[in-house]
Amino acid sequence: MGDEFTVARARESFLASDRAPQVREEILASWKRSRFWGVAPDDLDMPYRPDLDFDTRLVRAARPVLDRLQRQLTGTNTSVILTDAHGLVLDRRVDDNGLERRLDEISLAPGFSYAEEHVGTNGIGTAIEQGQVSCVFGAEHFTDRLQLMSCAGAPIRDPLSGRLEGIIDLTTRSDHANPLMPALVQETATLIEQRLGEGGSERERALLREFMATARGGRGAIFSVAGDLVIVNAAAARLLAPSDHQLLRERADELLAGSRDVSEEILLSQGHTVRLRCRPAMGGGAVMEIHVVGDAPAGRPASAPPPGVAGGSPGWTRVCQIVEAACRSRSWLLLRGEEGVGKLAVVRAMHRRLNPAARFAVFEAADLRGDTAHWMGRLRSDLGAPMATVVLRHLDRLPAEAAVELAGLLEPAALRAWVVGTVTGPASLPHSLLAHFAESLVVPPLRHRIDDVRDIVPVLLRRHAAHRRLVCSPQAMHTLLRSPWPGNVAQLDRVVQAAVAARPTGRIEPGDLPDEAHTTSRHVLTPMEAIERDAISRALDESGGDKRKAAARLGISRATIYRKIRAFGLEIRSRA
Ligand SMILES: Nc1ncnc2c1ncn2[C@@H]1O[C@H](COP(=O)(O)OP(=O)(O)OP(=O)(O)O)[C@@H](O)[C@H]1O
Repeated sequence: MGDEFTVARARESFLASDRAPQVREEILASWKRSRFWGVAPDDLDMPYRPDLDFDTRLVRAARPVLDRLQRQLTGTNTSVILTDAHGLVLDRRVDDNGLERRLDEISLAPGFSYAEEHVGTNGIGTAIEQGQVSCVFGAEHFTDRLQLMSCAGAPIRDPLSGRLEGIIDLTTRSDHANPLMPALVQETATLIEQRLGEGGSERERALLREFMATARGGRGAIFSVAGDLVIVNAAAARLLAPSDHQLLRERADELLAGSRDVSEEILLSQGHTVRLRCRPAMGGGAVMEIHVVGDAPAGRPASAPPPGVAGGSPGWTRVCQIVEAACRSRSWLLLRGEEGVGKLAVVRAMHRRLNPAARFAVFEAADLRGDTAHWMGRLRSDLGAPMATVVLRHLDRLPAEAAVELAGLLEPAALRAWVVGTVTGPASLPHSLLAHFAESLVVPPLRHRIDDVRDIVPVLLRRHAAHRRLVCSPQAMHTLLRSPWPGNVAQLDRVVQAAVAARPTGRIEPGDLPDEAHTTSRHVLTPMEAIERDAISRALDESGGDKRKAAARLGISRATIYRKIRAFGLEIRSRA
């Protein structure tokens, strides 16, 4: 807690100029988010949900804990608030009339949302965003109307799945704030989590029963999952790489959204094609039987990404495997993908791993304007170099008049180089060029394999701060994981460089990240959610921002599109 006057001055300076050096880092990061959400500092305007379910599993687990805490806090002028994972108030305990009136005035009452995106910096919303205990004292609040209050909020997680279930918060007037509030709120969260866990162990037992029943009847691989708990038999343990677990969890979530038995074929990271039979398990999990229907293609090894390009997601692993197999067999490859996804990087890294002594040459198609003779001359020479790799970058930017000449150069059978083309935009290539590439592969955008951020950031830190001890804090990583990364790894690279400049050694905190890294969604999106968000965003663009038309285009209801727009922060993106 800083000196109240200093903090108030820092807030004024932030509101006027975005600079506030004399304030705690987590508060500065939260102010930046509040500004990004478009929260008005001089107003309080949050949604009210009268239809909220006030008898959830969380509320039932928390009730006896709150009863006891309320008794302990009698006479301390401190209120106890329970919210769901979105900051919607589910329960409020207060026995001082003055404080009760004050809470009503600021709508800190059941049914109202105290999410940061509506209210700005506060103990509840900021604890949700940071994923840890958050204390906000007086002037640290973003809005004027909360300046006289102090609060401490702690996340409550499901001990089985680790998922955020809600927030327990203590709120009081600033002159009654007690330094023990953070400790008390953390202890209360732990007690509620224990009670949630008692219900959870029944879930574990239910999943184990389902797994045993399936294992008795079948001979194949079995993968069962409920929240964070995974049970596999020996056959599944042999078949599945760690990166497949995430893929199967996502498939289970999606396949069981309609809560019925389903079956589909998927490709595992080791190259096996398998048929999944998936059915819901008692207690909310899923049991999958996995049957191999196609072996890993010969010559498609399942090695780790080559040095310099990190990422263990199924999508990225598959890209590395296919690029490696193509490089070994010298089969020409066309890589498609958004800007900055790593098309050039993966080819360069594979070349270095497999043919380090040979020539690696990159030809930028957009440079092929005016005098083409020099460009074509160099290309002709590199195409003849033994074991060389030649990358024809951004073929979609190739001037039309140069396409015929380039296609002619690629013709002779005597070429010795391995050729890879890259394409960034949607433009289609002339058939004369396309015909040269035996295989075409889409490199997924970073938001569709968001877990790769965890692996890529340390590589970028080593690249930009080679001889320094510099790590990324869990909070900063959490922020990075929630960004949609429209500019993909290239954008992440810029963000890491800015953070390295702000914090040359030690631990990078959220406040060290530039503003563009704070354009986050409310939680880390699964790859499926990211794909869904892209579809909605595209439909909105194509409908000129008209939500009704976009909903019709997607075949979903208006209520659903409004809910999704809000959940994915798409409105927020358009405000930025
Ligand atoms: N998996 C990765 N691990 C570490 N760095 C990566 C990874 N993927 C990409 N990069 C880095 O991100 C930046 C952009 O990658 P790259 O130039 O390969 O993208 P691209 O898909 O070819 O982009 P464009 O289509 O815009 O040309 C580079 O600095 C590259 O080194």
